[in-house]
Parts: sequence; structure tokens; C-alpha cells
Amino acid sequence: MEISQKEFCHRSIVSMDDVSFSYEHKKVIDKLRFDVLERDFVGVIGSNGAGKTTLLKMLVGLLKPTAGEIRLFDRPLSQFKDWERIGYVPQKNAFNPLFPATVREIVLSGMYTKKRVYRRLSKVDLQKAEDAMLAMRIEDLADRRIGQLSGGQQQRAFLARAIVNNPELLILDEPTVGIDAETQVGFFRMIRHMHQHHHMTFIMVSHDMDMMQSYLGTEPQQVSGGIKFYVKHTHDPEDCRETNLTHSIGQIREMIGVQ
Ligand SMILES: Nc1ncnc2c1ncn2[C@@H]1O[C@H](COP(=O)(O)OP(=O)(O)OP(=O)(O)O)[C@@H](O)[C@H]1O
Repeated sequence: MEISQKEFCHRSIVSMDDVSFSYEHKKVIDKLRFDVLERDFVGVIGSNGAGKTTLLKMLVGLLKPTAGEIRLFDRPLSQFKDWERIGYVPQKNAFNPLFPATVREIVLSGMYTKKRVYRRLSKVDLQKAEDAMLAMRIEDLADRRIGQLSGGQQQRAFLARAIVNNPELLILDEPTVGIDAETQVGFFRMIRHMHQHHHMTFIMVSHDMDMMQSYLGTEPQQVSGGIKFYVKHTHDPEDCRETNLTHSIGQIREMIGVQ
């Protein structure tokens, strides 16, 4: 059967079927049904403690649902092995300034998945890390220790790490916390560009209602417990074209705008 351009653009990236989660006896997520399709930008909004981080942790396999099923790229999560297809930036936590890794090492560590942990890094891998740092405008910080950087610079390093494999799905947990307003604007411009021109699907938790609603609209597609899902699709057939991260690094750099 011929797959139409439209269907190709709407492949299932994440599906949650009656997913529940409890910490001991405290139920945090209750029978959540939600699907993320290719090229969706899903904004996840909710009050403190609503379960947003818990949800993202389930999606990347750090927590196991108490009930229900999660599928990633149409495979049950328990059988899913292609973790390089997913980039994840967890919620920012205070970095120990003595942590010895450099920015380049942090970015390169994104190359290691369970599958490839013993593989030597190739020249191509090293170049990908340089490209990701260029895209985030942190190439000048490559040899600096991560613990010595500002919060915003650290976030960019972790974002570079998340995109180093040119993932199809980027999962971001409050990526702009601790970043100044001007850098935030550049950051949102950049992820919008990645959504529209780099064939990426996004799931992003944020408390920044203004930014989320300006891109995703004011009406949530779904409300589940204390969590609201705002979704923007890019449906134009031309958006289905494969692009790669490196081809327009200049554009991404312009998008960020500020250093
Ligand atoms: N490891 C844990 N053990 C027990 N309870 C937890 C644990 N982690 C989170 N919780 C509780 O689960 C609920 C959901 O937490 P979660 O971090 O998912 O919320 P959130 O929506 O991401 O909140 P925030 O906006 O503050 O980041 C909260 O009530 C929290 O206290």
C-alpha cells in the first residue's frame, strides 16, 4: 500500500493508553490517554506537583507506569531500544561546580546510548558534537568546565547534548528556568525553528504561558487531571521533507540571536 505524504507526516511517536502512575500510595497520573504524532509540538502545562516531570520520566523509561501502556515509535516501551531517536533535557538542577566534565565531554556523552556504550567515537561523531555546540553558540565554551558556567550556558550545553544525535523527538522539562529573558526569547525562536524546519517533534514542559500560548494557541487540546496539553501540528506536505541539523547551523545561530 502506498503511504501518502500526509500519513508519513503523522506517524505515531508516543502513545499513552490509560497510563497511571503512583508514588507508593499517592496517585499522580490517572488513566492518561494521549497521542503525540510526528511533527507535533506538545506544550505541557500544569501547576506545581501536577505530575508533569513524572510523565516525562515515564516517557524516557526512568519510571515505569503503574498501569497502562506507553508506546514509542510504535513499539512497546519495554522493547524500545532506539534511544538515539530521543533527546531529553531533564529539569535543571544545581550543578556541582567541581564536576570535572567539560562542555565538549558533556555534549559527546549524548553519543553514548546503551547500544553504543563501548564503541569508540569516530571523526564523524566528534564533528557532530562540534556542530551541536555551534548550533547552540557554545563553541567558545567547549573546553570550559560545565560547573563554571552560568545557568543559561549550562542549559545550552545540555540542549546541545540532547540534539547531538539529531533526534526525531526532543523532550524538554522546563528548559528556560534560570535563563534571562532575552536569552529565553532566542531559545524559543530556536526551538520553533527546529520544529518547523528540522523535522523534529517536541514535548515540552513550561510554566511560561505567554510563550506557549503565542505558539500553541490559547485552547488546550486535552486536559487530564492537573495537566493541560497544548498542541501545534505542522501539516504542510513540504514539512515532511527530511532535513538535518547541520545544513542550516547558520540559521539556528541567527535564531538564537543573543549570546
Ligand atoms: N520520588 C518521589 N517520591 C514520592 N513522591 C514524589 C516523588 N517525585 C514526585 N513526587 C510527588 O508527585 C507529585 C508530582 O510530581 P512532579 O515532579 O511530577 O510534578 P510537576 O508537575 O513536574 O511539578 P513542578 O511544576 O513543581 O515541577 C508531587 O506531589 C510530588 O511531590
